[in-house]
Amino acid sequence: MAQYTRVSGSVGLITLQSPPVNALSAAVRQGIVDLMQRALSEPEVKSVVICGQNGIFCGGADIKEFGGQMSGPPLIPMIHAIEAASKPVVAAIEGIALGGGLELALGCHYRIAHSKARVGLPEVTLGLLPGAGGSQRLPRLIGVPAALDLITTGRHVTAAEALKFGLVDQITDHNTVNVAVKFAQRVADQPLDARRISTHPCLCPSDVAVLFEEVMQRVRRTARGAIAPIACVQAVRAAATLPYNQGMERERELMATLFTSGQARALQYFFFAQRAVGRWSMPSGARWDTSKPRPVHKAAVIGLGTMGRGITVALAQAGFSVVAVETQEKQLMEAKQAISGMLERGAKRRGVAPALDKINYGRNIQSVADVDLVIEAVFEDMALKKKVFQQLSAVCKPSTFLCSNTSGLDIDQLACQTRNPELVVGMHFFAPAHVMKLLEVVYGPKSSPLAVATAMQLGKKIGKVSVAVGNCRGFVGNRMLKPYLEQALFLLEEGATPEFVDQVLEEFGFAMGVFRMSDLSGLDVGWKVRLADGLAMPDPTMGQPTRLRQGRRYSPLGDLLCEQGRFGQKTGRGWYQYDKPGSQVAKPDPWLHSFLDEYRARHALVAHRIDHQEVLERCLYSMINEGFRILEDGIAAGPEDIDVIYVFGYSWPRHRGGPMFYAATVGLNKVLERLEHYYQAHPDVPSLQPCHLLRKLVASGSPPIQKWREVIKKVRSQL
Ligand SMILES: CCCCCCC/C=C/C(=O)SCCNC(=O)CCNC(=O)[C@H](O)C(C)(C)COP(=O)(O)OP(=O)(O)OC[C@H]1O[C@@H](n2cnc3c(N)ncnc32)[C@H](O)[C@@H]1OP(=O)(O)O
Repeated sequence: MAQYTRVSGSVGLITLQSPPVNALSAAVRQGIVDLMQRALSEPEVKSVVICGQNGIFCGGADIKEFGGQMSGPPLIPMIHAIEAASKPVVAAIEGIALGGGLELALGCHYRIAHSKARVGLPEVTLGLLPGAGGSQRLPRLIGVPAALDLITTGRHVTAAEALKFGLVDQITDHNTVNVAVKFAQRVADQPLDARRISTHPCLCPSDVAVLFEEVMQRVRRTARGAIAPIACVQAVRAAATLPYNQGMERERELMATLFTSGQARALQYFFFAQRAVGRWSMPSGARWDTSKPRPVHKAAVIGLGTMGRGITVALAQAGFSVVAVETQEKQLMEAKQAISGMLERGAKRRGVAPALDKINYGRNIQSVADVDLVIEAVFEDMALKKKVFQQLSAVCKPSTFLCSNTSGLDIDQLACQTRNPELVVGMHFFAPAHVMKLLEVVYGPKSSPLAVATAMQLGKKIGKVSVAVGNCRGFVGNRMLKPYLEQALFLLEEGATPEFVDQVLEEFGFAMGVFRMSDLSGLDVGWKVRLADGLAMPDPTMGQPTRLRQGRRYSPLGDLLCEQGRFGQKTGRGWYQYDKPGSQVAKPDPWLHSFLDEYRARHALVAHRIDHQEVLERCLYSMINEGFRILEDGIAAGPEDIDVIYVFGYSWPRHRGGPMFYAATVGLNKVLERLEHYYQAHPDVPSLQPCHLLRKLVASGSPPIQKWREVIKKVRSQL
């Protein structure tokens, strides 16, 4: 797991060998310990270079080991031994030096990096802190402000930025190992005392106490309940205020708390979940590793409203030639201006030239005749989308992939409008489409593995986390949102206020509660869908009760607000009031409270006291129950798909792993028991009825989430 060679006569070269990222597994640590001893004991060897095989220095501690019993030599004494070595040790950093990998490099006496290398301490993103001395050495090397930035954000920095910080000693465009070996020869007889970072004083600005206070406040504000960023600040504060040994002791205490926390487990689960969604499969048996995508060079976007503009920007920024079509002249002019502005701002932020020349605008759908892939982004109206798909099928090359950016309409109905339904998939982007990371790639019954593979690859190329899901109303994300929204409305009917429900959800960690989120997205969006579905039309003459529709409980509260022209932020009124239309500062609205009182009186509803627990359980467990139904139906291949969708698309707090992981941490039997309780109290609400898969998992002894797929397979085969 690590190899030793003597090079240029006097340099001991230790090469980490643990594909794919040379993580510091027990075997690699053992290798480093043994080979360092060998290098130090060989009299011919005057200095040492540590590098990683295949152009990758080290991706850090082996995250897979965190779940089990740790064995092998521990990291901290290993790094101390390197730092204390009597011969100079040089880190040759190619590719990446992340987490424990950078901490290893910080224990070395010198660091040489390739100009394309990236370094960082991303432990915070895994619910940890740089617990192998990184929180104590980094501030001593680059100063407290820069160390706080890197450690609390976990961001990766380029070699050039690392050089500016003084984090590396030299960067090179040549073979890094060769340069490091020559460097090691040059410094072979240099004194080492000043090179041992742990002996340095910590570089603090004069107002360091104020700095820590400010950073702590910012971190608390943005952490949304995550504990690791706070512990990171505390660890750096220990470096700034305590001698090294005491700082290390504080680092150890903080790390021990984090290491065993549920948040670290959730974040580490999520790390692997993000990677698991790339290994997609379809119920037909088609899979990521047996389905080849076709290259896309030129794409088209049809419809330049908000979504179409964002998609165009995302494609152009990633280097695709785009034909952007909008049939309305005025809309087209506005869109051109908006898209150029978005591209220019994005380019300025990234320090590159704006990709304005990548886009050709047109009003005629004929102009997409030669593209490889089209993304339709017209208004969410099935009749309109069908028409567009018929036109596209007539105009485009027979091999063109036809994709719809629908947020929940039936992909199969669109596919049926075309000559080649196997080339039709959904590509559900999230607003703003050039910013949000999530893409649901939706396959219908006729979609080919080729089309899914191509859409998944396109998603990756434009920087999205793409999740392949089956075709059903609302797909995964919006289907699960429905019972969540429904419960929030029922809670208002029963006595809660929008402020209280939002407060509970925001304390849980959502960026925005359900009502603030609805005000932001616009209440009219859902209203139009409910109108089209015949739900939002109470017809007293037909004897249809206001609070019962299609045989189940229904809350018309959202419809009533829309009838008053209260569409949310854009009209300055919704579940909250705003200073003016477009303002984002939500304030409780006395009108809304009286409206709710009157509504309850009209329907003889007696408001009762609703507590935190009820809000959380009803909103979240009904959503989770739908998640189990989705798994049962084969719409998502596994719980990881759902969790990734919820974290990236719906601001589910990442440190809680996603809704399905959360259910596992709460305990499936508890989720089942509480759903049974609420369903008994509300038998006219089918979304509270525990689904078969949840019962089956509990009956199977609530296996760990990694084993759910086995139970899901059995349940599906029985259906
Ligand atoms: C009390 C105990 C004290 C312990 C002290 C601990 C102090 C140190 C802690 C740490 O070091 S925590 C780990 C810090 N490192 C990271 O967070 C890096 C994580 N990895 C990445 O960001 C990326 O993987 C990458 C390295 C930038 C590479 O990205 P790329 O897009 O090229 O490939 P991926 O698909 O992401 O990864 C490929 C493959 O490698 C697996 N992997 C990556 N890093 C690790 C790792 N550190 N440990 C184990 N496995 C890792 C990854 O899961 C992929 O495999 P599959 O999941 O697809 O099988």
